[in-house]
Amino acid sequence: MQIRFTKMQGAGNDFVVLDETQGRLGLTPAHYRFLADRHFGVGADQILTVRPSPAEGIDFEYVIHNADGGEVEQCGNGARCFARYVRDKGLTTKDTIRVQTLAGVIAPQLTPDGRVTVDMGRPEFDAARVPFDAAGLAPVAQGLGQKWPLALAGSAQDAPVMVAVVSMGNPHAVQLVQDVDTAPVAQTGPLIESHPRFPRRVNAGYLQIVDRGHVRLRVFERGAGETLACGTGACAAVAAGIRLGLLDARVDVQTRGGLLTIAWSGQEADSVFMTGPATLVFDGQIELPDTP
Ligand SMILES: N[C@H](CCC[C@H](N)C(=O)O)C(=O)O
Repeated sequence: MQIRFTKMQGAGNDFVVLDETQGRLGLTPAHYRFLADRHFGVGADQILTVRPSPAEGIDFEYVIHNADGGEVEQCGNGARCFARYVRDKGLTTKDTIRVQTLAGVIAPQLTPDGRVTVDMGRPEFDAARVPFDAAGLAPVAQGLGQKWPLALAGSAQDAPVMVAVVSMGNPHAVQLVQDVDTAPVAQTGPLIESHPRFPRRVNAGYLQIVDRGHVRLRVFERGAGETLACGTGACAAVAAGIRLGLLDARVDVQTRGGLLTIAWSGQEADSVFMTGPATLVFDGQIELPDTP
């Protein structure tokens, strides 16, 4: 089966975008893995699918699959690219688009400077709702936040890593590091991603605080490995940093793929807002193998 796709990227986090507004393609997890494959397919961190409005007051549905083929709740950089896609392809003329995801409704807004701002909803710090199994663990309180000791079996590090756990609709474990460039992302990222205390696995964030308004971040993503940027990871890291009393309400997040700006009041009922780039790279078509 031949399908059309659009390749996009937001701060270097890259996507294959599929249009199912005119009908379902009927793809399987194996097809998503094939499309994400950087040697045999197109190559992407995630596959984003555009579907028609599911309800009154909602403009589109937004479906996200990781490179490993698994469907996930949320993707921040993808949300910006989603908005850019539906505008550039003439699927809407709106500047602010209401989009249904597995994690709820988000509202990307296309701004005059070409960037996109997304209301990413409120952060969730309750361990059970991340979800994170905290049984038998004693958190260390800091500011209004907490850090949990996470023992990493098989890592060279003896001492457990201290992580803040946050959900932005998808789960994140954020640790503070002195220097993201020397952080053991490749070694400990996979151990955190599949740690048994995260029943749905987890995105592992490595946060270096430069000052109260500037941070550097690397993320080993659930189902994709380290990406050049992670939008929900930036939201989770800044929200955790604000709760720990380390950051102000508006933070520039320098990722390896580009700059994201995150704003949050610090009130749990308030949304986190993310602003960043969204770029259409090329349109293409590809023959999907019957049994990839
Ligand atoms: N790997 C993530 C999904 C993509 C998130 C990231 N690409 C973003 O921009 O938020 C997860 O499994 O929850």
